[in-house]
Amino acid sequence: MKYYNHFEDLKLHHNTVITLGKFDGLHEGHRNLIETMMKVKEKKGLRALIFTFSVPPKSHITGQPMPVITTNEEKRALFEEIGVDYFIECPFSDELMRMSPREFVSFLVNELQVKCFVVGEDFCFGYQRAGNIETLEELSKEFGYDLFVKSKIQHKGRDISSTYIREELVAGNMKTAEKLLGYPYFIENKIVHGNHIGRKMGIPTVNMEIDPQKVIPPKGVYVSRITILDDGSTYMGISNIGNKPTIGDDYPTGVESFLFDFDGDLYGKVLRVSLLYYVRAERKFENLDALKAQIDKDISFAREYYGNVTKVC
Ligand SMILES: Cc1cc2nc3c(=O)[nH]c(=O)nc-3n(C[C@H](O)[C@H](O)[C@H](O)COP(=O)(O)O)c2cc1C
Ligand SMILES: Nc1ncnc2c1ncn2[C@@H]1O[C@H](COP(=O)(O)OP(=O)(O)OP(=O)(O)O)[C@@H](O)[C@H]1O
Repeated sequence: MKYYNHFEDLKLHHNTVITLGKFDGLHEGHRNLIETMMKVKEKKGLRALIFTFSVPPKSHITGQPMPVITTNEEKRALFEEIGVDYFIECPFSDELMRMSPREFVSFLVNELQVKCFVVGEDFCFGYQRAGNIETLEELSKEFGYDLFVKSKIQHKGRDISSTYIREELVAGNMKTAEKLLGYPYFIENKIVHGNHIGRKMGIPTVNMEIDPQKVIPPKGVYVSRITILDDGSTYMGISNIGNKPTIGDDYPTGVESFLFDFDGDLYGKVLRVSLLYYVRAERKFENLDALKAQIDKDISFAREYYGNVTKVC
């Protein structure tokens, strides 16, 4: 997959089928659209092109960062897995923001060799989101491209969208979020050192910081699945999102996991912690013994949840 993160001098030399949007989370609706794009690619001998922005346009306009389901890096890796040919992650500049719908389409057709658009029925583009499906249809007569418009995939009568998924994640509804995403919500990062209290309690854990851009589900304990990205090995486990209030008052919010039936050194490794089920809220316990007794119960709960399967692959 070829990756571009600039707008100036952007030019492609092969004919393309394009789909555009924020693609936060790469959810089931996005995947439906991308499936169509990949079919068109094969049928018409085109290259598959994803056009997205490095910062959500709303964040650029309001200056407020918006929590994301997937960081740009995670999104790029997911598109690479799907087999997209070109991935353009454009900075959302004022020049781009002021382009009229016609100017934007002209840029796509003339510089990015777009021969076909695949978009959702509510797709909007151009200055102040003035362009819509009718505009794209109208402009296709002048610019000579094909247009596929997909109706939106729904769950329980509501369109699947990144906004919907962020709401479910913030509410701790991990099962619904998983259904909408098509995979469980995950947090990835490098392991950092903790206080080494866990090992003394007989529950050795790995600690990770959370990328400040990510949506953080409620603080508390989750049944989790942990993948060591270096070799792909995957373990069942239990994780806590929070600040360890029993231990101190000023720990930053992080994720801490206990991998079932794992013995080894994970410092410096990158983990993907998939959060499958919200068990309980994080609490301040009277002492370490009370905390340990509760964590033992959490572990029993999670083992039962898994039906005593521990290592996946
Ligand atoms: C499953 C699980 C549940 C936890 N629940 C809590 C909690 O409710 N309250 C709390 O203060 N710390 C909680 N912790 C964090 C512990 O305080 C932490 O594991 C312990 O202090 C060891 O941390 P260390 O790795 O920095 O040594 C939990 C950790 C795990 C793995
Ligand atoms: N449920 C869906 N079914 C089919 N296509 C979808 C669905 N949701 C979004 N799309 C299409 O995917 C493309 C990218 O969508 P985009 O990520 O910008 O919006 P979204 O997923 O609806 O999230 P948000 O809540 O941030 O608006 C657009 O063409 C959009 O119409």
